[in-house]
Amino acid sequence: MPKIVILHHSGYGHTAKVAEAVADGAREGAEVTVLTVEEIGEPGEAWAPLHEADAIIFGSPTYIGSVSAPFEAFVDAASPIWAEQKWKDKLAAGFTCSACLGGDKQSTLQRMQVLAMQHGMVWVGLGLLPGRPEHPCDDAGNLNRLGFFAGAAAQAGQEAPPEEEPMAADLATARHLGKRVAEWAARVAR
Ligand SMILES: Cc1cc2nc3c(=O)[nH]c(=O)nc-3n(C[C@H](O)[C@H](O)[C@H](O)COP(=O)(O)O)c2cc1C
Repeated sequence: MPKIVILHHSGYGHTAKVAEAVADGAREGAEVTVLTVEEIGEPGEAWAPLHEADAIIFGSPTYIGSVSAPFEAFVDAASPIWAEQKWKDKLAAGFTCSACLGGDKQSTLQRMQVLAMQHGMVWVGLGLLPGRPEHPCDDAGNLNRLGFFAGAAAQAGQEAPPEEEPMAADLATARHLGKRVAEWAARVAR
């Protein structure tokens, strides 16, 4: 079974909820480890699951139109790994959560894509047509209701408890991304 690490930051629990959904989807076809950037800190033993993974799925809230500062600190901390191209040819994917429907989530996903490209990784996009923004966001069948393509996007207000937002459509979209990365990891391993 391929190994997937979901590495994320979440300031208030909303992106963590999305990470759980990505993990649920990925577990359909992979051995999954969920880690936070705080848990791994600077490169060391805690980074072993990342080095051993077939795919790394990055997750961050969108803060002022990009990844959060703790996620960006991880990006900087990974520079020695970049120098060795240790993650070259691993699969990569990304997800984000922010308060607005758009809210510059695209910049966050692009930041993650640039990270993956600099590391020589192979990016797996969402692979979904856009859903229906006018349909209810608690409709789990309304995949990709926010219409992003580079990764899984979710919407959750800062004041909303993570148990309430993000809602079913976005969590289903996140599950789809996890499952898709697991499927591609299995294909690449063949
Ligand atoms: C410092 C800060 C900056 C934010 N910037 C944005 C933003 O640019 N766009 C947006 O839609 N939401 C923005 N938000 C809202 C968060 O993205 C949103 O509440 C998200 O669900 C938080 O995820 P988390 O609980 O995983 O930290 C911002 C929140 C904070 C605290």
